Parts: sequence; structure tokens; C-alpha cells
Amino acid sequence: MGQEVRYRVRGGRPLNGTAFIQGAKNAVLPMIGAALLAAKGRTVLRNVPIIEDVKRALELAEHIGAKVEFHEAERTVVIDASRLNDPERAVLPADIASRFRGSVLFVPALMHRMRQARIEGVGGCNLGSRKLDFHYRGFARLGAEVTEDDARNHINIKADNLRGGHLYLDTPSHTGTENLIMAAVLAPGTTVIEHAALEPEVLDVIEFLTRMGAKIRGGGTGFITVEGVDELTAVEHTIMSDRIDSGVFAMMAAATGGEVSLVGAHLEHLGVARWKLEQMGVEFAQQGAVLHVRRDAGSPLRPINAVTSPYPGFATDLQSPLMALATMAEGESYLHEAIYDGRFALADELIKMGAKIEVDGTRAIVHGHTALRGTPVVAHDLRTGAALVLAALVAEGETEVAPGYLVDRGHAQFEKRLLALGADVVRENA
Ligand SMILES: CC(=O)N[C@H]1[C@@H](OP(=O)(O)OP(=O)(O)OC[C@H]2O[C@@H](n3ccc(=O)[nH]c3=O)[C@H](O)[C@@H]2O)O[C@H](CO)[C@@H](O)[C@@H]1O
Ligand SMILES: C=C(OP(=O)(O)O)C(=O)O
Repeated sequence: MGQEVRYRVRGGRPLNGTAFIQGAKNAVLPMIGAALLAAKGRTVLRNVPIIEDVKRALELAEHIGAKVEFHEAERTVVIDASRLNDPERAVLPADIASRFRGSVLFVPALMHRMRQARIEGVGGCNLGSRKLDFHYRGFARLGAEVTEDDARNHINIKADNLRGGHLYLDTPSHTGTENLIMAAVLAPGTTVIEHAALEPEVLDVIEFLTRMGAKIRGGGTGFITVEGVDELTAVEHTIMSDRIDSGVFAMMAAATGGEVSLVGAHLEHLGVARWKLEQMGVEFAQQGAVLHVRRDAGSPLRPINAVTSPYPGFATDLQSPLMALATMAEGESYLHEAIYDGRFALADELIKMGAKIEVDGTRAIVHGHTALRGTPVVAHDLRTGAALVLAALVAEGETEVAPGYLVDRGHAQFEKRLLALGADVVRENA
């Protein structure tokens, strides 16, 4: 587990300068899973973010028999999955898998390469109920036998006869879409996935799989067709930039009344979040592959209404930093969290800092503007952690955000990048 980490932040400095946006967590995790589908050669993934979730994913890949190298200075991962043939190792053990949600993305590789899988746990942010029924029901419709071992809380999968099938999702699940595509790419016949996710990371994964030799049509339309192929080849791919990381840095610049250049960030990936931030008074200018963000410190932030929804709607992962930003706006902001039923744990932490927020189930009203003050606060999940660091950047005095591990799950070298922008921040062992 390593030592507990915390972030200590002293507020009051505007962020100015250049930040390098990391590769996307939610693209690299499925790609590590997809790389394990290649029975020959070595996959090279570039622009890999140095985050805890990637480290766990690589531990998991090694655990099931892959050879893995993470060249951190080069942000490059090399994966050799040629020896994934020991069914004894077709297990996602709880001690690794329950630490990140992306572990579920290894199931297709286990099914195709070892004909079976045992899932002892799947983790991820604690955001209320987060089921995996679309994944398991979809695998079953593609011919897998999925059984629950209730006594041990394990899922056992036998996959001797995977084949194409007609699938639909009740809601366009992000990892569900990726997992069903990966289950279908090596299954004989045609698979159709209706009501598929449209997230840019899903499209990046489709591009990667296509480069590996998969036959996938309809990415970005919500209606995906996969023709099963006999084998996939190891290839090289550069991971797209992380739109949530971009959004967090943009909101930090807005909160502090600063001006930042986000290298690798793309406005179109922000979806509705772009328009909401503009309504609040944030100015964007896309200059090729660099996104320039500023907020005039002299003019007040305006309040906002936002409802989270799948892409291109307002990303749920940006809802927490938006709540923190809304405490700084002049007036009442209204937030409706329509994806997760437990993503408002942040409100109580912001209230400790002096915010005025009323929560009613999945709806929240943020009464701004309130002066925030530093105090020890709890990062209940990854984005709560990032949002609290954002709040701390404007709070009076010092804020301690812990556990820092949750921030480090998804934001690479957060302290270093904030320091480069002029923040007063320390990441230290608690
Ligand atoms: C590793 C990764 O990519 N994580 C992202 C992914 O999570 P993840 O893919 O887990 O999120 P989903 O899109 O699947 O979840 C959306 C909603 O559908 C529900 N659901 C999902 C699957 C299922 O089998 N049954 C079910 O009921 C969930 O409980 C949730 O309420 O998309 C989320 C929504 O944009 C983001 O917050 C996460 O950062
Ligand atoms: C919810 C998140 O991640 P995960 O699905 O990996 O828990 C997130 O990135 O905010």
C-alpha cells in the first residue's frame, strides 16, 4: 500500500503559465486490457500518465502473466502478452483489482486468452451504487457462462464458445461499451451494440483496436458493429489527452483568476463543460493543440446550472470541481448529478471550508460567493480530492487534503504541475 500521502495547499496565488495535460486515464486503462488480446509481439503505448491506476493495471497485467515495462521518463509502456496461457492465472485478485474500476477491463483478455476468468473484486471511486450487470449480461449474450459465487463474492466466467450477438445497453456505459467491444473483437460472427457510449476515450480505444486488426464500425454513433477476427497484432499507439485533467486545470485557472496554457487540451473534448464554464466567465482560445484559458480576476464568476450526463453532456467527473468553483460564483448554482447517487460527499468537505451548500439526494444548491478557509479535509474519491485542492487554491490559510492516494489515482504529477503554475502546494507523506 505504501505510505499515506496528503496535499498541503496555501491559497491566494493565481495560476499562470503552462501545464502539460496528461494522457487519458480512461483511455489508457482499457488499452492495457486490449493489449493483452495480442498473442504475439509487443505493444507500445505512449503518452501514458504516471498515475496510481496505471501502476495497478500494470501490476494486474503482470499478475496474469504479461511482461510489462513502464519507462516513466518516456511515458511509455511496453507490454508482451505472448505468454498469457496459464488458466491458473486467469484471476483478478481482490488486493489489486479492488483498487481501481479499470480492472474489469481485463476480463475480455482473460476470456479470449485463457477461456475463463475469476473476478474477486473490482474497485474504483466510491460514488454510490456502481453495478457491472451490463458487462456480465453482455458477456453471457456473447456465449460466456457467468456465475456468481455468493459465498465468496466472486464472479466466475467460462468462455469456451464466445460468438457474436446482439447487445444493447440500458444506459451508454463507458467501460461497458469498451468491454463488450473487446469481448466481441475475437468472437466469431457479428456483434451489434446498441446505445453504445460516445466518449472520446471510447473512440480512442476503437482506433487502437482497429490498428490491432479489429473490425469495428459505428464508433461515435451509438450503434457499433463488430466483425470478429481470428487474431490481433501488437501495435504502437499514443494515448489521447485527458479531458478531465484539462477541465480541472481550466477550472483551477478560473478559480484563481489566472491565465494558463494547457498543452494537449482540446475544447471539443470538454463537451457541454466548455459552454458552462464560458457562461461562468471563463475565456477559452484553442491555439492548435494548446488550449489557452483565462478568467479576468476583476470580474466576478457567474453562477451556473449543470446536469451531468454521458458525453457530450456535462461529465460527471467534472461535477466535483464545478461544485468547488460554484462556491466562488456570485449567486446560486444548481447541480444535478444524474449518473451517480453518491457523488456529493464533497459538499460536507467544502462546508468545513466555509461553503454554503444544500444537498437533496442527487441535487445540490451552492450559495455563492463564500470566503473559503483552509482546514483538514477528506478526499472521499479521486475528483473530490482534485476539487478540494482547487478550493484550497483560493482559501485563506492552509488546507490539508488526504488521502492523497485518491488524487494520485487519476492526476499525474499534480504537485509538480501546480508548482510550475505558481501554486503553493506540497505533496508529502502523512
Ligand atoms: C475507468 C473509467 O472509464 N471510468 C469512467 C467510466 O466509469 P464506468 O464505465 O464505470 O461508468 P458507466 O458509464 O458504466 O456508469 C454510468 C452509470 O451506469 C450504471 N451502470 C453501469 C454499468 C453497469 O453494468 N450497470 C449500471 O447500472 C452505473 O452505476 C452508473 O450510474 O465512466 C464514468 C461515467 O462517465 C466516469 O465517471 C468514470 O471515470
Ligand atoms: C469515477 C472515476 O474513476 P473510476 O471509474 O476509475 O473509479 C473518475 O475518474 O472520476
